[in-house]
Amino acid sequence: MNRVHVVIMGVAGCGKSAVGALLAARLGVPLIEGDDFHPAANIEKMRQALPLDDNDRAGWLARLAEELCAHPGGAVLTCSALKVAYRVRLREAVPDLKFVHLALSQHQAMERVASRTDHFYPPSLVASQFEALQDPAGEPGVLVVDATAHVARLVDQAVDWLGRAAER
Ligand SMILES: Nc1ncnc2c1ncn2[C@@H]1O[C@H](COP(=O)(O)OP(=O)(O)OP(=O)(O)O)[C@@H](O)[C@H]1O
Ligand SMILES: O=C(O)[C@H](O)[C@@H](O)[C@H](O)[C@H](O)CO
Repeated sequence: MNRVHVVIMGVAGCGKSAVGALLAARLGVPLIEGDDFHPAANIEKMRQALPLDDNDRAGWLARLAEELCAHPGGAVLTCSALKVAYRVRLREAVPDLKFVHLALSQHQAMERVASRTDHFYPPSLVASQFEALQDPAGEPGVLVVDATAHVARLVDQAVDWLGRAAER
């Protein structure tokens, strides 16, 4: 599958990194890890248990849009992309951009984030992710999957869906 650009999106702990890495390998395209492009001030803010706001995310999204454009052969991007406006911003860079939403409950996200010991993101911020989340279901180029399925199964679902979309 050539030139596929797909964002693995969702709240903290939904599995973006785990699914994104395997999907990129399956598709043979680079992985752009969205968290690596947050300015240091954003990471510090989250570390201090303060939620990011639209201003904090604006420069980051612009940076991610640039990064997508820098990979014309296709890429998998992990990015929370919680709000409609954020997804619109990324679609400006790649008009046919696809999004796979790893959907899970707040309780499940909390359990996963709380059980991680090697990550900067504090469990106390999980509720704010759900407050910010605007469900992408129904937007063009969006697949919603159950993030509690096995990672391999989620990757299979994404690959099948992307393959069908490429045939159209
Ligand atoms: N499908 C899955 N089933 C069970 N556990 C999973 C699944 N996907 C991810 N996990 C586990 O859940 C935790 C969160 O996953 P991961 O770090 O990939 O999420 P994330 O969305 O990238 O989170 P963040 O955005 O906060 O970095 C990890 O401990 C990971 O091993
Ligand atoms: O938009 C945001 O609030 C952030 O991107 C967060 O979602 C975190 O960075 C991420 O989930 C932790 O890895």
